[in-house]
Amino acid sequence: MAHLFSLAAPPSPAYHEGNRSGDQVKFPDTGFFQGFNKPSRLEGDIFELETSGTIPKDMNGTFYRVQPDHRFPPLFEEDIHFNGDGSVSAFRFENGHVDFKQRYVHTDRYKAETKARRALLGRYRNPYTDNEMVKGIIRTASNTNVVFWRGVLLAMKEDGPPFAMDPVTLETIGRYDFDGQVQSPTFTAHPKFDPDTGEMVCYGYEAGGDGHDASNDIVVYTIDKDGKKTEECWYKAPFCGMIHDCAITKNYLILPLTPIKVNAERLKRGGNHFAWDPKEDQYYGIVPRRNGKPEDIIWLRADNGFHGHVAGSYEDSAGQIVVDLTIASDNVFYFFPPDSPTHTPTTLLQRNKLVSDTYRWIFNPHAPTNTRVRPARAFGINGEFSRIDDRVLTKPYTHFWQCAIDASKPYDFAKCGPPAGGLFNVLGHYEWESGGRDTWWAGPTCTVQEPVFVPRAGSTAEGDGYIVMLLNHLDVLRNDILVFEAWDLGKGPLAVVHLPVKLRLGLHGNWVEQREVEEWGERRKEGGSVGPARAAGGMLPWQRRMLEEEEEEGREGAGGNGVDGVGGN
Ligand SMILES: C=Cc1ccc(O)c(OC)c1
Ligand SMILES: [Fe+2]
Repeated sequence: MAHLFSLAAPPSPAYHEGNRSGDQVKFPDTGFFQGFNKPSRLEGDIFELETSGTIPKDMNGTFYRVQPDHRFPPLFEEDIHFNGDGSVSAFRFENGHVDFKQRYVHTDRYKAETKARRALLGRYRNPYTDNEMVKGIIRTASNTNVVFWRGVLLAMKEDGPPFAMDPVTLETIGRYDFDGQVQSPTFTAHPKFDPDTGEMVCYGYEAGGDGHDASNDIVVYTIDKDGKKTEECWYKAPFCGMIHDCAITKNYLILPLTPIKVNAERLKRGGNHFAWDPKEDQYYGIVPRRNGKPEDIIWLRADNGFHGHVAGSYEDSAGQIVVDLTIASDNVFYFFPPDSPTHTPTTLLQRNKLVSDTYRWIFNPHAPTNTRVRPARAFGINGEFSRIDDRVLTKPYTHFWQCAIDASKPYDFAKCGPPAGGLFNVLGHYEWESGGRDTWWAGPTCTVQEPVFVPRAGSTAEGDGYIVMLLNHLDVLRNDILVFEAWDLGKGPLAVVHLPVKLRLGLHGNWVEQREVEEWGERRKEGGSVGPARAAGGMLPWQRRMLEEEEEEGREGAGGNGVDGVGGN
């Protein structure tokens, strides 16, 4: 490899046989860490971003989104993007202007690794691969979604509890346990908000033990609009697989269980958290939203597939459950291959050839468990990251937007290399009722990130508003933020907000109106009607159990380990 510098001493390799070696701060030379995927690690503020076109003056709020962004070279050379530290971006729109702020979520992992100036946690969701110094630590990187809840931003990843941040400063408040009401080891990154009641419906899977032990336990919670937990029920899954997103209707919660499975023995051997099972069905767990009992869950099953994200969901006039989501034909997480020794690993290239259509399911909530089901309709598109006008969640709806793949369009491989994160080269707007499609192609050197809907001020019509979305310039390694008229993507963006830097491939984000932020700011201030949000104190139950077991065994080192450091290092 040619070097720009002639070094006095030859560089020491940062990895030896796949493991971190030496002290040189150098990221791996793999696809997950190079080119557009190079860690950015940026925290900062830019006041008054450059723009082209006209930003609608009635957009007054903040577009928050989160991205994984490894702070340190990972312990293992073949580490994956999903194991990166959560970094939250905020784009504050005001009167045609946009300001930018970005901060890491100060998780327990962030604090421990900052102290050590290096990675201490190992593989994705595998504590057996961690440095002894962080034994018993809450491992989550809070890198998957960021939602506004009662005056705080919750940064979430499904392997651990949420972390709360100040929505104005992006300072981390700390681990959030809803004032002691939520004690599960895991918590979804896709809570759902009932627009009629203001409730948050949420859950955790692999929730029975420490969150890394392949338990089949699922916990479902409802937190009401005043912050009080009103429902908690524990259910059993047919196997420990991923339940990444969910759907709600007025009366039900639907949990898509994807046949990518956890195995406790594999974890102990230092292997992957998940392995794809191409022979397993996809499942849908249905539970009542009110007064659920463990025995109430019914599981419907269908042919193998990989769930993407949910668009809308509701109960129709006949009381049937309608759920719309993307489903890929094969393993999207090619980095978690099947366990079978004869399996040849899927490459990124093969994964980019998967088709992911959007399906409509119509479920009978009274069907016997294990009933086989087939989708009622397929839209006939190929994409992911569907979003709707969240005001119509639980109601019949027609509009959704998603990142789409149009393989017939040219892609400049010479300038861009393989498309980081998938060839999402189109933003699409689709309508169930008319079958209508309106798309915008990002050009041969660009891909798009998740679109987020922004309601137009003063209008309550479904889908009347704007779409905000990050654009990836894969050739020049930079991002823009695009603003579209939600009902007219084809005419191109109304405005482009130019970032002078490259961000990372993010997962999810949400728009929060400035009015909301300000009203909650009043309630949450010292002496306000609600008061400041409080970080969780003490340990989670699994951490206490672990510490007690260690003490019983009289093991040394409890004083210096992660369990002891919990809550305030
Ligand atoms: C896209 C899904 C997804 C699922 C699990 C994850 O841990 C994740 O981390 C960023 C993302
Ligand atoms: Fe997601």
